[in-house]
Amino acid sequence: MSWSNQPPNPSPQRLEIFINPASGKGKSLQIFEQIKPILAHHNTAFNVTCTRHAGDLQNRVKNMDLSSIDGLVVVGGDGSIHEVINGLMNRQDWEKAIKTPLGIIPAGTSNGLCKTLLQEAGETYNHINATIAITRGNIQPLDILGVQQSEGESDRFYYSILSIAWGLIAAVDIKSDNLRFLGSLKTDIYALWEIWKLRHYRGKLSLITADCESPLIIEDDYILLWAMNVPWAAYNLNPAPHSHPTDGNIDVLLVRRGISKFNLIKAFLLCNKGQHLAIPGIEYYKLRGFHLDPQDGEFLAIDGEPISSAPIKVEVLPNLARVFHP
Ligand SMILES: Nc1ncnc2c1ncn2[C@@H]1O[C@H](COP(=O)(O)OP(=O)(O)OP(=O)(O)O)[C@@H](O)[C@H]1O
Repeated sequence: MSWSNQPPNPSPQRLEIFINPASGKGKSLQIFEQIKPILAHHNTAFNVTCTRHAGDLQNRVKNMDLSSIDGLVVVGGDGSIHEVINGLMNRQDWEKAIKTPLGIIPAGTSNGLCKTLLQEAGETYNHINATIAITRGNIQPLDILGVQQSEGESDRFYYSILSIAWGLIAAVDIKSDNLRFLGSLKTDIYALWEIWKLRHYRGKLSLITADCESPLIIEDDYILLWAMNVPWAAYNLNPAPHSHPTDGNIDVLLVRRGISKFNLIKAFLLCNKGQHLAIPGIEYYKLRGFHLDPQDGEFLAIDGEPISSAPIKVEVLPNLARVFHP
């Protein structure tokens, strides 16, 4: 059968939609009202729930019946998708549950995953195109990053769809969280502030490269580590231009103590077009995994959400999840 003769994928018949009213500038409900006619046009039935507090979405996804739906849709940002993925991975039937197709209507501050999927398909980033992508019913795999954190006697597990940040980027994510109403401006303001009063973070890193022969171990003073599962960390930030959501790699940006503030600001400004890699002091690695032992006790975040700054082991779980794609 030739491509042109192939039947189109059917639109999803039934979706479970979660709206995070706290995402971004608080416009998720308005955005949902705008996309509802597109779903109606495709005769897609849906059930809608507004999340009530942080963690609510993860709990609901962990306990809900997935048997009668064709997909889970989030009207929110990357932190909301993070909750969905962690809810699915913490179910008894996680191996089946994680294959539930996920749709993302961008209503958060950053929306890096949604930007990645639309950009890869050559589509303009906006909530209308993101909705049309869902109604087409095309599904693609998505790598996930598995994170094991050891603290004292206990181990915790997290799953990431976007990024793991330590040092400056995590400080920006965490400290600017209460300024969400400013949109992406909050990131710009805090990034410039963190660069101005530049500090470094002591840590030990083991980088496991694609050939996996022997890890590269570096103990040093770092400004930042930014480990990306996808190329776009936000709709306007492209820190990992060589990344692909299904390449089985983690793309890691490292900056060590010694880089000038001028070069750091230049890198930050060029990062919106992914043109920062040639700046002296910016290191870029493609990895299968890494271990980080942060020795300064501060600023570690997964998908923009803070976690305790204890040692982590990170590995790629290739093609584990499923997303609707344009
Ligand atoms: N009803 C709610 N009230 C308050 N916080 C909530 C509620 N529902 C979810 N949350 C929390 O809101 C936080 C932010 O959500 P989300 O990531 O969707 O938006 P964002 O941070 O603006 O976007 P992005 O992550 O793309 O920058 C998440 O940590 C989530 O757990």
